[in-house]
Amino acid sequence: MSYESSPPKVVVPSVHELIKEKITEIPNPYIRTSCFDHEDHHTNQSTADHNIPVIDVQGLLSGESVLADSEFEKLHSACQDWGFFQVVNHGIGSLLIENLKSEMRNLFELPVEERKKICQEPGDQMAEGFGQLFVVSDDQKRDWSDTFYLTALPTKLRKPQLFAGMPVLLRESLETYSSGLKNLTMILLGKMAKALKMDSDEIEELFNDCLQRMGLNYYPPCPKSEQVIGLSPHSDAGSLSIVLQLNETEGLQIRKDGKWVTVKPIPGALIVNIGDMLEILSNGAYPSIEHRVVVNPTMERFSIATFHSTNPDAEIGPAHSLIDPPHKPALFRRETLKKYYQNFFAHKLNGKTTNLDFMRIQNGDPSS
Ligand SMILES: O=C(O)CCC(=O)C(=O)O
Ligand SMILES: [Fe+2]
Repeated sequence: MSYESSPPKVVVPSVHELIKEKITEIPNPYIRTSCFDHEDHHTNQSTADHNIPVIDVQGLLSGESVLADSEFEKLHSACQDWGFFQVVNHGIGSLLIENLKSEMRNLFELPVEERKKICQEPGDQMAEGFGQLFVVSDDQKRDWSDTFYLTALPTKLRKPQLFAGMPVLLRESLETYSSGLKNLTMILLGKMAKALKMDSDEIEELFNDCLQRMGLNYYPPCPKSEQVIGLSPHSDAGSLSIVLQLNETEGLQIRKDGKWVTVKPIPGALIVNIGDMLEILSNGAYPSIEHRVVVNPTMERFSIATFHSTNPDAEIGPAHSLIDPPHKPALFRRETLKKYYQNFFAHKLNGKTTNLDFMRIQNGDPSS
């Protein structure tokens, strides 16, 4: 892919550096009002919801048909009704997760000079390195978080200077983690295709060389946490996102039936959420889920979000095997992955609209 025609991006300072100055007032660019208005997360926050589905991946793959069938049914209804679930027995070892946890801290503690070498550069559409994504203007409100973004797969799209600049042990762990998550993603997508009665070859062909990006997120504590937001409400652009919460600090919330529901971390579990690309691919059957991150007044939070999109040169749109007009018309048009992402990165995060409105066919007119 090439991204030359991307709009310039604004590179914002690190929140981590900001709080080292022991601030008592929150700088204006971080203070939110509109985000929390009548849905203030302190007045409308649900307690952790224990009904969030949990899928046992070993069970899903088990030769024992009763267990496999029940996990398969659970997966299908989680995708239809929640767009969100946690997975256990997923094949990512606990030692690897422990290593990632300590190495993430080292990454965000890198000395300023080391950090500078692997910062985002203005104009880089994929905004890789340290920084915030989706800051498209100087006067835009900013999220209370620092992120390190990288493309992990396909390997030919990696930025060598980022891999060279990160702590060595982190690089090694991310390598193992990246291939483990690609496997898990292919397993889950394969089962979803089966549940949707999609041609499984179509999924295999679209994702066999998939684009995998990672966001390593650090949410510093904020003394006035009710004034800021860690990550603005959004749905993810890719197909499946897999989130690893590296400590016990709550923060991730999903919007379910109009309410924000806090996701309680299950130790060792991974969070899977459906992104806009899967809503498009499934022609609306598996809707993407809106989510956001709130910040804790005293405790920091770390997470790694891994996003899986189709192969970089693919065209996205509803699966051919799901479309059969006039009874089953396409709800979304087709577009190259490159143009889809150009649209995504050119907008600030704003709930669940950016990608789906760009792709939706209005009034049955495929050309609109
Ligand atoms: O930090 C999290 O739990 C979620 C991060 C997320 O939603 C994202 O990076 O898109
Ligand atoms: Fe997200």
